[in-house]
Amino acid sequence: MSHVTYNKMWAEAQEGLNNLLQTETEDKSPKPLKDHPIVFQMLATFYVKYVQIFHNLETAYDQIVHPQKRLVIRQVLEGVMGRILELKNEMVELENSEFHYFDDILQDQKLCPEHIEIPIPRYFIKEKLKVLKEREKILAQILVNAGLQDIEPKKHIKVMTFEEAIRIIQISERARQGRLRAEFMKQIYLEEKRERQARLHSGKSPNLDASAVCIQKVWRGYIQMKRTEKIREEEMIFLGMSPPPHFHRISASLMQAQRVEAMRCEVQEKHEEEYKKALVAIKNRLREMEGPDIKESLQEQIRQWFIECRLPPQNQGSLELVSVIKDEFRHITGKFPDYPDEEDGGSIVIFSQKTPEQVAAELAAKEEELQKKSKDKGKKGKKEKEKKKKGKEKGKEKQEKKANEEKEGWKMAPSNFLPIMEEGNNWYKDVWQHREEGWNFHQEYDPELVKEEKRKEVKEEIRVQVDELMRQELKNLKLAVDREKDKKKRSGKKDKVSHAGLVIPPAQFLTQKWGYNLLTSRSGTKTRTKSFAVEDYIKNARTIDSLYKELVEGGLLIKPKTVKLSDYVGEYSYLGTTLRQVDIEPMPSLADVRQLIALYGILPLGSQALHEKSPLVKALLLAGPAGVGKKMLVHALCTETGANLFNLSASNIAGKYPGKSGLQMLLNMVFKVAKQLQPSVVWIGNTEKTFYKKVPKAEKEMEPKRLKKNLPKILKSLKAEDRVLIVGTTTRPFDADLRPFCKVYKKIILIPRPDYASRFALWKHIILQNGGSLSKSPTISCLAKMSDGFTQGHIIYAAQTILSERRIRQLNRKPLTAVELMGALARQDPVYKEEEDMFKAWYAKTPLGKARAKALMEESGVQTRACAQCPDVHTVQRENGLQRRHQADEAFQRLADKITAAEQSKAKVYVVLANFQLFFQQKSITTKKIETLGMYVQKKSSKYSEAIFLLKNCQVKVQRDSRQYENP
Ligand SMILES: Nc1ncnc2c1ncn2[C@@H]1O[C@H](COP(=O)(O)OP(=O)(O)OP(=O)(O)O)[C@@H](O)[C@H]1O
Repeated sequence: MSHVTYNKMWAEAQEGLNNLLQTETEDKSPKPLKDHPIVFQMLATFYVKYVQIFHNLETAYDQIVHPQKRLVIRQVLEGVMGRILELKNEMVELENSEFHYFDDILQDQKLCPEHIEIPIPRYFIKEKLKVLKEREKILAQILVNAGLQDIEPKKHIKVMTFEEAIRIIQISERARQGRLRAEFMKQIYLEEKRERQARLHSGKSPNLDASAVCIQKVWRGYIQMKRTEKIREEEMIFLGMSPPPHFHRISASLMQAQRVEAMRCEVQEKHEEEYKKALVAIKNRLREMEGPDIKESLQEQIRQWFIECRLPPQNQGSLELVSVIKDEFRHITGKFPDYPDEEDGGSIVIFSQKTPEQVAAELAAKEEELQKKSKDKGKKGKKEKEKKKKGKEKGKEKQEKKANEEKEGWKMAPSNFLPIMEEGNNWYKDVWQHREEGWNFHQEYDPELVKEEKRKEVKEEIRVQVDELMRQELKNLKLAVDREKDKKKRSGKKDKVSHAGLVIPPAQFLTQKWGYNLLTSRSGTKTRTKSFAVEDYIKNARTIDSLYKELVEGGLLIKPKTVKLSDYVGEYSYLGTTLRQVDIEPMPSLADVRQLIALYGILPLGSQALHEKSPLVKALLLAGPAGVGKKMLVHALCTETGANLFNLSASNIAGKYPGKSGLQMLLNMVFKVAKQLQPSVVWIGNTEKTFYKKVPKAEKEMEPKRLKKNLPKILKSLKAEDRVLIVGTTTRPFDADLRPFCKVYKKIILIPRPDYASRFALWKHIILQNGGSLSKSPTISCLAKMSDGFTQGHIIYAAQTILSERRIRQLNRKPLTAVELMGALARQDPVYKEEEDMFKAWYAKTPLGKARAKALMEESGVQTRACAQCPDVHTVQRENGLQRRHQADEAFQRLADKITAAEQSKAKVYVVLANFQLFFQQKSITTKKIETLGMYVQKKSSKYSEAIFLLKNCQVKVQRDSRQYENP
């Protein structure tokens, strides 16, 4: 496409953005909105519109070759991306769900699901392609040196001796002659056979008519079959059931378009280079040509200011006051003025456009800050306590605020990205919207704009020099005219040097330079002296390169597979909104999962500005049955952002860096490299193991819970500027202790098994990818229907086992059938309903799941309350029953404890009671009965039979009671 097309695309995007910004600012009504569906509709409409603008801006940024236009687009693009993340966050908080469905909005605005796919900005990778390639090379080299990866096996060319070569030729020639002779012998044999048969039938002549009919029958049948096949194919194409033949060929215009796109990228690079050179050249030229004039006029103005101030009041009228000097600086006092300090901005203050109040307020604030700093040094301990108090209060306040908000209604949270977008939009309107560009056919940089920009810089530089000169001149003038001594300044200067803190203590310097954390002791408290720590550090001083190498060799830093997010096949669910409207929670589709990965992972990791200002996601959990593509998504995260991949799975760190200090060192290394070479993804596979409630015996040796205590600390240490994302994957989240698990993983993406539409797309994709052909393929819809319950991993395994090299060669003669593929699929275990229900039940217990359940219940008018003893949210009606159940559980526990403590001979009683306890745990029971029973067992425990009888008796009563609790 041409420059004009992309410029138009940009202009349209800007226009859309302008309208949207106007609506957003208008919609910032002070009145909170109470109707959730209306609020959600508004947010979702904004979201969809921003995503459309994002699409256009991304393409424009990728293809426009004008370097100065790209600067504006980049700013707006980042603003739009950030706003999308903010809106998503708002929707999550409003709906208490990670997944949102926009099918009704798509329908209203006549859009396709592709329009709300989140595009991955190509500049994430393009801008650091060289660095990434270099890093990839180093990684490969380290792996090869460590023997962890083979270099491509070279094809060995075996040198052959002359005799050997002759022998091979002889063998081939003799084989050829043998084959010829065999053919010849076969001919002779057939001839003889024919003659023998002719002799047998010598009396009868062949019936020519019958033979002709026979031949005609076969031939006509064959010809008709071919014709019918052709007609059927044509009909299918006509009906749109099969693609036309040219559909499988790569379109020439598409190839041309791709070539042009590549060419535009080259031109873009060239223009960028030229622009960078021009920035330096034009600045130098401006400095030479306009510098002296600027300097002179500045000096003139400042000098005039000196004179005005020095003038005796009675001579006020004799001088024309310099208009550029601010009024507050024109005190005609009869004295020379004090020159503004460098820190205050020098002469810029006297030319500044600020009001005097603003300048005074700024100065006062600065002074106050300095005073505060000196005071606060001694009160650090007190402050920390206060901080904690404040934190608690804040937490309370937040909760109250939330409750109030819920009562009052919803209000849009302040945005970090709206100002950025507005600034970019104004920049576009001021400079680019109506710019005449007839002269710039090649879309090179605009020198006039560069001059405007650089003139300001040159002026600023010269002003600093002029300040220096004028300060000296003023001093001389004061000495010469007023005979004033410069005492104050000298002492002031001394102070400033010490204040400036130029001498940084070495330990602090090292920490700043390397972020090395050894200044604090391993337990996290500052028990070591600083000098000791520094010595320690110097001993252990390591370059990032050596740490990188060690991590790669230890298998902790691994090479991510090249997988794009678009390779994660999955279709959009068209029923989301409809189902939610009838209070059925829809299963998210794979397209929704893809979208969340882009929003929570790829966009923030790819852009520093976005990561710093958008809602922060430090840890992400991907939970779902085996084979739904969790690992694939982790690799896609790295591929799309060029991130390093660290593997901290329990099985991978088992036995490495043993002990507490070893683990601390390992984490220090990993996160140091991750932060320095950001963006980085730290992957923890089977992350539920780190949070096991009880470690299984078989896994005890692996120490799966090693990271449990450290993870929250690590998360705390990750700041907004560190583009590091911890991604956990799990197939059994229900094995983990929920509270600490959800504390670490605040964002949870539950990945479901694929639905019909996704399976349909996946089968098609996989068959084609593995060399199968679709024209003669089995009915895909049949396969999609039959494979319900199986995950992507199962489907891929089935396709790969069936489509072997041999089978692919046979495809022309023997088309692929659904039965073959289903056979391979059926050999695997699908995801059973029970497992799926376990996932759903687990998710309902997570904070977001609970919040959603509560909100839904409240919406439907059922009053809910959080249970104090378990993580459930339940209705008020069930509260009494549940409380009694909890009491009973506790009583049982007490009873069981008492019996366990009893002598060994009472083991039988214990067994019975334990069994009984199990039964009670499943049912609701009365506490009183059990308490009495416990007492009885304790007193008369020698009579087991009596105890057992009593137990059974009690069982019947309890069964009756429990029914009562179940139906309150
Ligand atoms: N949506 C998808 N589109 C294409 N291929 C997919 C998709 N999802 C998964 N796959 C493929 O399925 C296979 C299994 O995926 P992966 O190993 O990532 O699953 P997993 O959920 O991590 O499994 P496990 O939990 O057993 O480790 C991989 O080959 C992956 O490329």
